[in-house]
Amino acid sequence: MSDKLKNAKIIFVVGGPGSGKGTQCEKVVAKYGYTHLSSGDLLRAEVASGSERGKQLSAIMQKGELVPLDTVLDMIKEAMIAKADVSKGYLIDGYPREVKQGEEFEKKIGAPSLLLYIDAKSETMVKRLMKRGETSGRADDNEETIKKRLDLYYKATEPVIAFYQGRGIVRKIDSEGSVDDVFSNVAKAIDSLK
Ligand SMILES: Nc1ncnc2c1ncn2[C@@H]1O[C@H](COP(=O)(O)OP(=O)(O)OP(=O)(O)O)[C@@H](O)[C@H]1O
Ligand SMILES: Nc1ncnc2c1ncn2[C@H]1C[C@H](O)[C@@H](COP(=O)(O)O)O1
Ligand SMILES: [Mg+2]
Repeated sequence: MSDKLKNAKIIFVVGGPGSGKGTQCEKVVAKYGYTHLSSGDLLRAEVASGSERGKQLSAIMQKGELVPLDTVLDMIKEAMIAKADVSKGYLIDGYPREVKQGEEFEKKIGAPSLLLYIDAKSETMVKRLMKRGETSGRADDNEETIKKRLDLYYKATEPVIAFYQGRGIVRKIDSEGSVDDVFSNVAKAIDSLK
């Protein structure tokens, strides 16, 4: 465990592709001033840098697969440490994607106090992602990759929710409503931490 992060307030934000994780995290940042770290955003920044590692990551992400655990965990840890002196709490968006990622995070960084489970129907997620794909420029916002990302979510990531349900820290948020309606429930879950 890292000393700089030993008292950090950590919230995992988990949900299917296009469920609205990033959208809700932005609203949490605006209201609570927490630090938002999206594993996908960190990986896309590495791809955009043009590095050799970025090229390898890009190929994996275009196929809708998961990148190696150590790569993503190192990136998150580094980004958390960079904000440790000013952060009021961290929203870890898109991580853990599989139970093993949660276990390794806890060994190397610390334990989460809340897991926000952003839940939407698969039809809703596909619709939102196809719409986002019109302007996002994301190489994985296309029909074929969206299907693979969804399949992987149900197979690898849903067990993460069951794992943390056993600890009593999961708050399930219905993400079918408007952005503001969803946020009112996200805010209640965060307020319950205080
Ligand atoms: N409650 C909502 N109602 C309608 N549209 C929404 C809602 N929440 C998010 N969206 C839209 O759906 C799309 C996906 O949202 P967002 O990027 O927040 O999802 P995500 O869970 O972070 O996805 P990914 O896992 O692919 O990063 C965006 O275009 C966003 O504007
Ligand atoms: N936590 C992660 N582990 C492995 N791979 C990841 C993780 N977070 C993101 N990725 C890769 C694979 C995803 O399909 C893409 C996009 O992520 P997103 O959360 O949808 O922005 O990045
Ligand atoms: Mg996102």
